[in-house]
Amino acid sequence: MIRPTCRNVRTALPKTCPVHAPRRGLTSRTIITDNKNLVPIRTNLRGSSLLNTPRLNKGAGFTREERAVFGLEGFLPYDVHSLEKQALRAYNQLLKQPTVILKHAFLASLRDQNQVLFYRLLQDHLKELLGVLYTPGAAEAVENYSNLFRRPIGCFISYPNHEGMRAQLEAHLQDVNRTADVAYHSKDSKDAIDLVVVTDAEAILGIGDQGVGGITISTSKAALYTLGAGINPNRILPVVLDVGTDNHALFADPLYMGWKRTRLRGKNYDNFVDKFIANCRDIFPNAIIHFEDFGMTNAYRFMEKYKDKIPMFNDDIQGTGAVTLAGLLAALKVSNQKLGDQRIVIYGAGSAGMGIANQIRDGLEILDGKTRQEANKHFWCVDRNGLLVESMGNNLRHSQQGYARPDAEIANWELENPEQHAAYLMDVIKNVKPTVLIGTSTSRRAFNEDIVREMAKYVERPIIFPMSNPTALCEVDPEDALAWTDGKALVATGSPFAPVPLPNGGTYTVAQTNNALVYPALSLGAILARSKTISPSMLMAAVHSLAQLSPALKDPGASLLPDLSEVRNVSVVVAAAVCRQAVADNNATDQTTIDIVNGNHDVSLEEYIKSQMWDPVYRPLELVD
Ligand SMILES: NC(=O)c1ccc[n+]([C@@H]2O[C@H](COP(=O)([O-])OP(=O)(O)OC[C@H]3O[C@@H](n4cnc5c(N)ncnc54)[C@H](O)[C@@H]3O)[C@@H](O)[C@H]2O)c1
Ligand SMILES: O=C(O)C[C@H](O)C(=O)O
Ligand SMILES: [Mg+2]
Repeated sequence: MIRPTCRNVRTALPKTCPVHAPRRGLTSRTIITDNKNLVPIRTNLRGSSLLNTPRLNKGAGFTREERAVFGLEGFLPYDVHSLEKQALRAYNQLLKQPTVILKHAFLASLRDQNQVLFYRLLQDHLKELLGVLYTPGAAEAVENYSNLFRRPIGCFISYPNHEGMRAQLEAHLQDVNRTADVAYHSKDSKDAIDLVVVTDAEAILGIGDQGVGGITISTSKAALYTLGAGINPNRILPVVLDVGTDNHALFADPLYMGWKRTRLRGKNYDNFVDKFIANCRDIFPNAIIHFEDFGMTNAYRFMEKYKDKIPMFNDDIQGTGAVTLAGLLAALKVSNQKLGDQRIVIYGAGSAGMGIANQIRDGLEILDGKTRQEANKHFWCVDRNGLLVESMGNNLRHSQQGYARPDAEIANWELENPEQHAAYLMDVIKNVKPTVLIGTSTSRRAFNEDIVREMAKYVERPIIFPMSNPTALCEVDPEDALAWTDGKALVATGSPFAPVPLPNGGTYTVAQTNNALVYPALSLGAILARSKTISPSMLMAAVHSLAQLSPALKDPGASLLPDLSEVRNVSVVVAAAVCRQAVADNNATDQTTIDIVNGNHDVSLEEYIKSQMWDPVYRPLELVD
């Protein structure tokens, strides 16, 4: 509905009503409610240039009038087809692709031809196609990047070209501005990018260093932003920082397309990443920077360096922590337990594992009033060399240090292999009797029958979250975990799994505890608030709002978290919670959002959020000179 009485509400096309100038230091968004898809996109492209511009191309969907205005008649077969018909044709073509990797390649090429059709197809078949576009399909696509390459998507910042970095980023800005979309852009050409998704590809999913192929993780996450939170795909910049690779298979591949040098480390690496951040802040001053799949040490270092200064977050650390705590809170509701009573084992003390520990620890402090020291005592973190203990000293990474257990604790344990002088997973399970077991180890089937049965001996409803991606690296198949616990385990996984028939009848729907349930809304909320940082309280607001959407709260047999295919609806609620928190903390700088949150508008926050979400529909085009 259009609300002409509001100060910032725009009711007509931009020519007749320009965007209001923001107050000093504040941004101010335009609100276009249900007519937003009728606002034309202006372009000077015609003929084949228009057909070859994926963000404008409609293919057979160009109307007769558009074909006349844009000189398209001779370039297209006669009949005009609706978007629905085009999506049906595309779906039929996709079904003919025999493997996941070929389906992924088909989607990539569709994205390269017709952006609206790509998103429409995915939206129509989200449940079925998420596993192709995202995990697990993205893993294969990353690994095969150089062999399957057709056309580049995204931004490639390669170390040997570092002197030209600024010009390369500016070229992307110009590219976006060339087809400025007045429904979403303010007049400031620097306001064209909302979000930068960047990886250096050192730790892609659980498959390690993937060099330049890591661009596909940035582009897949970017697509999920659009599908999951309606962030305009043309306002997202997916980036790979190509700093070389230590992956020997890539070196040996003559078709490898990245920089064939061992990975850059030390000062030069740090300067390169810092220079990238500085350039992004300057060229895209409003953009949130999403860090993805950096190696653990770099991931933590850069998060610590920037998180209190700029709007950035690390998805593997913070996004994963948030979705896991939401899933855990839902599981505890089902089992009627308190967070403060849990004994939590984290298996795989890397980026994700320690990010999860940090978020749960914040939960223990905030929800249970524990001190940091008390909260830390709830965790037992096991990595390759066994349980983290204090005597590991300098061998512990900075992020692991607070969680190391005193050596005296295990002095009296009867170890399975005493000659190894360390406690491994089975030792920890036997002695700690954990209530929660989380897997972020990339160690396939590490939660074997002995481990799961041992855990279930001491706990009525063991909470088991094997989070490693892709599917093949999952620590335990939900079917097995449920069979070994007589259907009592509360299980959630990082990659999608089919529902599991239970021994006593019925089925168990396995929640996907994937950060994709959180990061799209987290960024959407932060973008709309134009928040100065992404604060711990904004993350906690996301956790609470997601946990409250758990289907298991109404039906204890249902999934612990909403289905990922529901992410768009979930995102409205979670983004609203994030916006409210940003405003409450004085962290928001967007006047429109501040006004709406403070009730000084007659548009509700949720309605406003929906109005800002990009839809995969054909918008009118307007020819300009
Ligand atoms: N579900 C999600 O949303 C989500 C989010 C982020 C990461 N992940 C998954 O978590 C896994 C880890 O990712 P990461 O970014 O933390 O990687 P990482 O490399 O930072 O951490 C992995 C950790 O596991 C340890 N490890 C490896 N083998 C082990 C073994 N046999 N026993 C114990 N520890 C072992 C490593 O030493 C390392 O500390 C990946 O599979 C990734 O896909 C899932
Ligand atoms: O990419 C995903 O599926 C989730 C996560 O960021 C991961 O690295 O596994
Ligand atoms: Mg990741």
